[in-house]
Amino acid sequence: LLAEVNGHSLGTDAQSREPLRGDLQNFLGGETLLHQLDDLTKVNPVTLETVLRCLQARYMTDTFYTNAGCALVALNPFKPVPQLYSPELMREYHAAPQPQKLKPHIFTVGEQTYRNVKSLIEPVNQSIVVSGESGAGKTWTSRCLMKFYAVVASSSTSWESHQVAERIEQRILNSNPVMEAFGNACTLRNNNSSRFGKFIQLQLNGPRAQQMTGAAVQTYLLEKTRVACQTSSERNFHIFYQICKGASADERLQWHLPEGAAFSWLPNPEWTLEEDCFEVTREAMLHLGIDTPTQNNIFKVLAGLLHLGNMQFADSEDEAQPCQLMDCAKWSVKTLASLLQLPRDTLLETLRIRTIKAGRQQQVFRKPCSRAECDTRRDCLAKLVYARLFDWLVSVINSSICADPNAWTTFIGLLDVYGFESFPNNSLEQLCINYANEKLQQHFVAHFLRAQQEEYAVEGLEWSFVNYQDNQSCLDLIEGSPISICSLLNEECRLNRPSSAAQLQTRIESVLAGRPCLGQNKLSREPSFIVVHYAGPVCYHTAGLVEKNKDPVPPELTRLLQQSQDPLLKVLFPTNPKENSQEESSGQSRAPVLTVVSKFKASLEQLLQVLQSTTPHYIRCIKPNSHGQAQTFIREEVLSQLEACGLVETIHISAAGFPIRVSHQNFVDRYELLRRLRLRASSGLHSPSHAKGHSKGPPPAKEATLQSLLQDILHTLPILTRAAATLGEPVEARPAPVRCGRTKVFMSDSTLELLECGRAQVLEQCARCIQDGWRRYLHHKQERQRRAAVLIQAATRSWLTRKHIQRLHTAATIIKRTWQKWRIRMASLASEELDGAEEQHLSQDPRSLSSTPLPLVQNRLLGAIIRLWPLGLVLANSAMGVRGFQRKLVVRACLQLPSGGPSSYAVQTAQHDQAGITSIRALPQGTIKFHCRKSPLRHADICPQPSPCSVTGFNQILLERHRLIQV
Ligand SMILES: Nc1ncnc2c1ncn2[C@@H]1O[C@H](COP(=O)(O)OP(=O)(O)OP(=O)(O)O)[C@@H](O)[C@H]1O
Repeated sequence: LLAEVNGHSLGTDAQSREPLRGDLQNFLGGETLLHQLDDLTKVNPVTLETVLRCLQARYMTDTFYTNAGCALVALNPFKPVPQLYSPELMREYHAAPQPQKLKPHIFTVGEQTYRNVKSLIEPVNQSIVVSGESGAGKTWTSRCLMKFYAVVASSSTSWESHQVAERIEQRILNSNPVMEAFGNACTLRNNNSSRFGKFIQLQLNGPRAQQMTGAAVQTYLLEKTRVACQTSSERNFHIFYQICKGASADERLQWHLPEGAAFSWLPNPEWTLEEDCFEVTREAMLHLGIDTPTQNNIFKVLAGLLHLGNMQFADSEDEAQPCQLMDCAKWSVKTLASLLQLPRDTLLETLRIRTIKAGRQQQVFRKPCSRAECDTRRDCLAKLVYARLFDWLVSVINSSICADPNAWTTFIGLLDVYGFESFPNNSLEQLCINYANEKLQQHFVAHFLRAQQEEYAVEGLEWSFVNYQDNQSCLDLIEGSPISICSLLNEECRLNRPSSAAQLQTRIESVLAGRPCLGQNKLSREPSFIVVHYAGPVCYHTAGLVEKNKDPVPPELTRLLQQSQDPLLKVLFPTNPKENSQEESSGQSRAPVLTVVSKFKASLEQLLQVLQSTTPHYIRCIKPNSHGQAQTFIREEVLSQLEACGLVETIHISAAGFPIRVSHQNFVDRYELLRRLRLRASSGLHSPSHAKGHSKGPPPAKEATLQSLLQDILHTLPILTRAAATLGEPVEARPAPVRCGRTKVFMSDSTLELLECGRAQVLEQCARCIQDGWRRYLHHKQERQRRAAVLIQAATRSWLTRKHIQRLHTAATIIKRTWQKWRIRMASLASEELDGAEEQHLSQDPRSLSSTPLPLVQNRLLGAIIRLWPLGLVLANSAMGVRGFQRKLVVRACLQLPSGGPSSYAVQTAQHDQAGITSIRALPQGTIKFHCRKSPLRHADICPQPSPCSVTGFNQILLERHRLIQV
C-alpha cells in the first residue's frame, strides 16, 4: 500500500518477471554463465530478479564486486579475503593501461578517480559516495580506498619527498583507528558500526604529480546519545571498553577503574571484539601527535564519564529539596569530581538544581530538579563532554593531516555515510540519517538520471526517456519551504512551548495534509507519522522529537565544566564570555535557535555543494545477510537493499543512455590528434555531415572549425573500430554509440574506451617519431663529432710528425755538415801528413840511398819500381811473384812510402802471402781516441766529435779491401 502511495514502480518489474522467466532461462543458459557477467547492465532483461540471480551467482563464486553501469556494487564477503586487497593487486590496477578491463573492484573506481584528477578534465575534483545500510561494508571500503591512494599516490620523485608523503599517508591511515575507537560502536547490525558520518578529502598536490599531501575530515551527526544510553544488546563507543580492558595496573589506579568494576554505561563488557585493541588506538594517537600525557588526560576524562553514569538519584519526597544520591553513587561523585577536577559540591548542585532567570531584572531563581530531570542533566553533561571531545579530536587529527592550502590543488573526496535506517522505533536520529540518504539519492538521481535526460533535451538529442523515481516530493516533505517536518520541529523549539507528542502528530498531519509522501500509521498506539522514503516507508515516533531537536544544554553545565582545573577540559570549555552569552540566549531567549535539524541541514547542504562541484562515483555496498555470515545470500534482504539504493533504475539508464559527456572544446582538445589516423587512412573522404538535432543557422567561423574538427574526429571511429577488431579485441560490429549535441559530445563507456585506445596509439606513434628523430639527430651529431675528432687528430699528428721530421732533418744536416767538415779536416790533415812524409822521404831519399848501403840489385829494382809503380802494385798483389818482405817493399816503393821503420805504416798482406796486400795503414803517431755518440739518425750512429784533447794523430786508411784483388 505504501509502495503505491510512493509511486514505486516495482510492480512493473514483478509483473514482467513471470512471462519472461522461460525466455530468461534460455537466454542465460544456466547459472554458470550468469556469474561471469561483470556488469549488471549486461543482464538481459534488466529486472530485480535477474540482477539478484547474477549477484547471487557471483557471491557464491567469491566474486564480490560487480559493475552496475556507472556504479559499483560491493557485496560484503563477511570473511577475510586478503588477496583481494593486497598492495600487489593495488599496483596491478594502478599500472593497468585500462583498469576497467580488469575484474570489477573498488580499486577500479579508485584508479579511475585518480586518472580523472590527472587528466584535468573538468570537473577535476572527484568524489566517491560509498553508501549502503549499516554493516554493508562502507567503512571497510573507504579504508581500503585510502590504503589504495596511499600506495598509488605516493611520491616517487625524490627520496625525501617520498618520505614526507609516506609520513602523511601513515598519519591519514592512523586517523582511522582513532576515529573508529571514539566514533564506532557495536550495534545489533554491525560489530563496528560508525556512529557518525564522515567526508574525507584526500588532498593531491599538483596537476601532474598528484601525490597525496594531506587530508581533511569532516564529520556529521555523531550519535552522542550513545554515551549515556545504549540498548541492551548493543554497546557504548569502543574506546570505553578499550580503556577498561587495556589499561595497565598503574593507569587503573590513576583512572579509578578497578578490575571488574561495573559501570551502568558500559553494557556487555564481557563481549570480546577485535575492535577492543587499546594499544592500536594509543599508537595511532601518538602518530597523530597526541602525546602520552594528553592521551592519559583524555582517558581520565572518559573514565570520569563512566563514573558519571553510575550517579543514581533517588526520588525526593519534598519537591523543594534536591534529589538525594543513592548510597552506591556517593563514591562515584567523589571519583568523578577528582577525575574531572571539578568542585564536588558545585557538581552536585549543578546536576540537581536548575537556575532560572526571569523578570526584567533577570532575577535568578533556583529550583530543585526532579529525579528524571537530574538524570537528563547528568546524561546531558556526558553528551556535552563527549561531543566536544570528539570534535576536538577531529580538529587535532585535521591539524595533523591537513596540508597547507598552497600545497594542494585537487582532491578526491570519500563520503562514508550511515545507510538508510528503519527500526520499530525511529526518532530524530533516524529522521536525520534518512534525510541525508534522501539528499544523496537525489544527488545520484540528479546526476545520472534527470540531468542526463534533461541534458539530452537541451542538447537537441532524441532520447527515449526512462521513467525514474524522483524523490523531490519526499525531500519537500522533510525540508521544504515554507512548511515541512523540519520547519515544524524548529518552530516548536523556537516557541519553546510545552507540547505533547500527540499534539505534534496532529499538527504535522494537519499542516502537511495532502503531501504524497506523508502517511499515517493507524495501527500504532504511539503518536507517530510515516514518511515514504525512496527506500521504503519509515514510521517516526513524535515523542521526544522536539526535545532532541532542541538538544538543550543548560548553561549551568557549561559553566560547571569551565570551572574545571583539568587541562583538557579547560581546552574543551574555554571561559569565553561570548560563547556563554550565546548558549544562555539559546536556552532562554526567543532568538533563532540553532537546532539539531537546522545544523544538520546546513552541513548537509555544504556537503552537497562540494559533491556537486566534483565528478561523482558511486559504490553501493550490499549486505548479503543480516547475520554477518560468509557464503550466505538471503535474497529478500538483498532485494530490499537493491530497491533502496535505486540500483535497477541506474542499470536501466546506464544501459540505454550515454553516461559520458564532454564539451566540444574539451573533446577536440583531447582527441584532435586522432585526425592523423583519418588523414593517413584516406585523404579524400566526403565532408562530414552535421549532427542530428542541429537546426541552427550557419555557425560562426570558430564554431565551424570546431564542428568540422569534431566531425573529423568522429569519423575516425570506424577506423578505430576496425583497428580494434584486427587486434582481436571484442568490439561490437555496429558503430560506436556516440551523439553530438549542441555543446557536448555524448558517448558510451565503450566509445570512450575506443577513443582513448586510439589516442594512446597515436601518442605512441608520435612518441616513436620523436624518438626516431631524436636518435637520428644524436647519431648525426655523434658522427659529426667523430669526424671532427679524427680530423683534429690527423692534423695534430701530421703537425707533430712534420715538426719531428724537421727536427731530425736539422739534426741530420748538422751531423752531415759536421761529418763532412770532419772528413775534410781529416782528409786535409791526412794529405798534409802524407805530403809532409813524401816530402821528407824525397828530401831524405838521396841521403838514405847513399847512407844505407843497399845492395846494388835492390837499388836498381827500387828505382825501377818507382818508375813503374803501377806495375809494382800489380806485382805486390799478385798471388805469384814477389813474396814476404819483398812484396812489402814493392808496395812501399810503388806507393812511394817512406822506407822508415815499421812504426809509420803497417802493411798487411794476406795469409800465406797468397792473395797479396789487404791493407796499408798509416799508423797513429800517438794515441787516437774516438768519442762515439749514439745519433738519432739511423745511418749516422757514430758521430766522432772532434775534441781538442782526444785526436792526436790519424789513422788514415790508405788501402783496404775485404776481398783480395786477383791480379
Ligand atoms: N570487503 C570486506 N572483506 C571482508 N570483510 C568485510 C568486508 N567489508 C565488510 N566486511 C566486514 O563487515 C563488517 C561491517 O563492515 P563496515 O563496518 O564497513 O560496515 P558499514 O557499512 O560501515 O557499517 P556502519 O554503517 O554501521 O558503519 C566489517 O567489520 C567486516 O568484518
